[in-house]
Amino acid sequence: MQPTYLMSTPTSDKLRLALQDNLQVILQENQQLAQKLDLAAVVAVIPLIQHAERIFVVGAGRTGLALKAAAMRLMHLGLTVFVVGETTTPAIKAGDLLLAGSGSGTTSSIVKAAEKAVAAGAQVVAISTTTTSPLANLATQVVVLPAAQKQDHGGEISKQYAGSLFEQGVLLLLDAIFQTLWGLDGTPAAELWKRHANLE
Ligand SMILES: O=C([C@H](O)CO)[C@H](O)[C@H](O)COP(=O)(O)O
Repeated sequence: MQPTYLMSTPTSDKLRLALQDNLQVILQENQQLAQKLDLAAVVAVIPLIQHAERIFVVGAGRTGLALKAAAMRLMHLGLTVFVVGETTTPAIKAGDLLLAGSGSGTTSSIVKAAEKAVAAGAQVVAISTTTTSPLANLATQVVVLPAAQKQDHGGEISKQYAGSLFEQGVLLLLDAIFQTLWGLDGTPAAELWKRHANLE
């Protein structure tokens, strides 16, 4: 049995309009999210990244994918970055920074990773939708993206499915942090590119 949305046959014009509308919704929601961002909290993250001996990133599902994308850019900048859960990721220790993303702030593997990082003496930066969560309680610095959580199905905060807006926001925020760090660093793009994976 096909889902009902596949049984009807909308014209390509209707599909084009629907796609345009949805792109507009996504772009507007991200624009509004950026305007609500507490930039002072983001500014506070910059020295934590700059002064960390090593940076570990962690996030589950799509949030984790956004963190992984950011890890590549931090690597391009010449920082030592590890993705939690990868086979070769070493132990975290004092002087390191855990960059943890979780819209809900309750995803158990992420909270556990933050607990272990704190116990090891590392600092934790949390990117989340709230300052009142088990993850936020463990963080040195919380950056709040006031987007919907993955189980906010009411559509009041975002028309997009589940935590999509948060996950997009994480990627945009971390790209903005990368651009800012790169601006401070000043290394030409061609030099950064020499660090890009040459076995891909
Ligand atoms: O993959 C996800 C899901 O599709 C929600 O939109 C989430 O990113 C994943 O479940 C992690 O959730 P949070 O820790 O609450 O970000």
